[in-house]
Amino acid sequence: MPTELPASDYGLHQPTLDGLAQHGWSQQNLFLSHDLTLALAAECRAGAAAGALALAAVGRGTAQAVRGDIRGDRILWLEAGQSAACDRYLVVMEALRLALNREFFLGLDSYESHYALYTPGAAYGKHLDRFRDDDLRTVSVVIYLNPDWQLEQGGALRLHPLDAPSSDIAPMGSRLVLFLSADMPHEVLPATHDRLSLAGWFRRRPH
Ligand SMILES: O=C(O)CCC(=O)C(=O)O
Ligand SMILES: [Fe+2]
Repeated sequence: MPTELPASDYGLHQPTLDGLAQHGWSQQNLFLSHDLTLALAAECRAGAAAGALALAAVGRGTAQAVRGDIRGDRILWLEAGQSAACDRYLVVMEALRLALNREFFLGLDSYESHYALYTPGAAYGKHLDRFRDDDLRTVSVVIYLNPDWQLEQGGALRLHPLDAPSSDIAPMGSRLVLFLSADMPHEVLPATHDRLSLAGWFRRRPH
C-alpha cells in the first residue's frame, strides 16, 4: 500500500475533530477530493454490476442473518491492493486514524470498511455499530459517494444522540460523518435513487 498522502485527495478540518469530542458526532463536506469520490463511486457501481456486492447481514456469529426488513444494503468489503482508488482511500483513512489517536488517545489500531449500495427503498433500521460480544469498534465513519445528490431524494443518515434531538445528514458526495460507535444509535432512511457510500470502523487495541 502506498504511504505517501497526496494532499489533494482529502482535507480534515480541526472543527470536525472538535465536534466529535463535544457532541459524539460530526460531519464535514468535501472530505475527499471530487476526483477520488468519482473513482470510488465508479468502483462501487462496477462491483454492483459484476454482482460482487452481497446483501448485508445483521448480527454476528451464529446469530448472523440477512434480514431485508432491517437492513437492505448490498456491500463489498475493501482489501488493500484491490484498486488504485481503494489504496488512495486507505491512505486517507490511515491519516485520519493517526489524527484521531493524536487528538483523543483512543489507541485505534485498525480500520475495516465496505462499500454499500442502497437501491431505492432500501434502508437500515435504528442500530448501534457495536455488538454485545465485540466492543472494539470505537469510531464509525461514513463517506458518501453521490456527487449530485438532492435533498428531496431522501436517504438521510439519522443520528439519535442519547442526550440531544436527532439529526438528519443527507448523503452528499464527498461528505464525511464520524461518530462514536458505542453511544450513537442511528438509521438510514430510504431514498428514491441509488445511494452509495463507504462505511467503516476504527477499532481499538484489545486490552
Ligand atoms: O450509510 C450510512 O449513512 C450509515 C450506514 C450504517 O449505519 C452502517 O453500515 O452501519
Ligand atoms: Fe451503522
